[in-house]
Amino acid sequence: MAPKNILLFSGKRKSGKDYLTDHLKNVLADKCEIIKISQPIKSHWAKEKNLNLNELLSDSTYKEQYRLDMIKWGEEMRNKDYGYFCRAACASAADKDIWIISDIRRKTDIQWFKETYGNLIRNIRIFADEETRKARGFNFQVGVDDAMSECDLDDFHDWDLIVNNGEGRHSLEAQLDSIMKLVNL
Ligand SMILES: Nc1ncnc2c1ncn2[C@@H]1O[C@H](COP(=O)(O)OP(=O)(O)OP(=O)(O)O)[C@@H](O)[C@H]1O
Repeated sequence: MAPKNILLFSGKRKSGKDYLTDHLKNVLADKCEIIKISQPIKSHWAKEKNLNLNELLSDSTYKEQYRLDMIKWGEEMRNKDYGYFCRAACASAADKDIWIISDIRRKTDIQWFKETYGNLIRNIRIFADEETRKARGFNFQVGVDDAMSECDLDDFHDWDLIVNNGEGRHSLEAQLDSIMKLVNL
């Protein structure tokens, strides 16, 4: 069964996507499920290479070792079918009222959700200034931070909500309240 709302979260590295979506999960508890569309790429790759999925998902040397190959394979699959990973992630998602997609990166990700779920979706951009992101460990990496996966949504403007999670941000409670206003429970 389709959920009541699907919250699509995007934001630059260290803007706080995991931080805010994890706290949102505490609020919504068993009404929600966090879904990562990068997960099907990783499980496929782990199976293919006979690797331990948990290690591949964590910041271990595996991730670095296979990052480029994984990115290349992901691009090939997406070029053939832009909804491939979105569809795979949703197919294995639990039957919950709210789905929280925490790693939206491309216009075509948003396009697929829009085409598939129409007005159930809410588009949320997490924003943090570069100083704050740097203080959280962000370091510009050529080939990563100038790549399509980081930049494709820079010129997207059709957000239902932009949450400031940098300098001058509101309290966590206020940030979560603004997100909860978008939810129909
Ligand atoms: N509002 C906040 N207050 C305190 N710490 C924060 C806040 N937002 C994020 N952080 C911290 O900053 C770090 C980076 O945040 P997080 O991992 O959520 O970013 P991200 O956008 O998911 O990054 P990436 O894309 O690199 O995975 C984490 O250690 C997180 O706990």
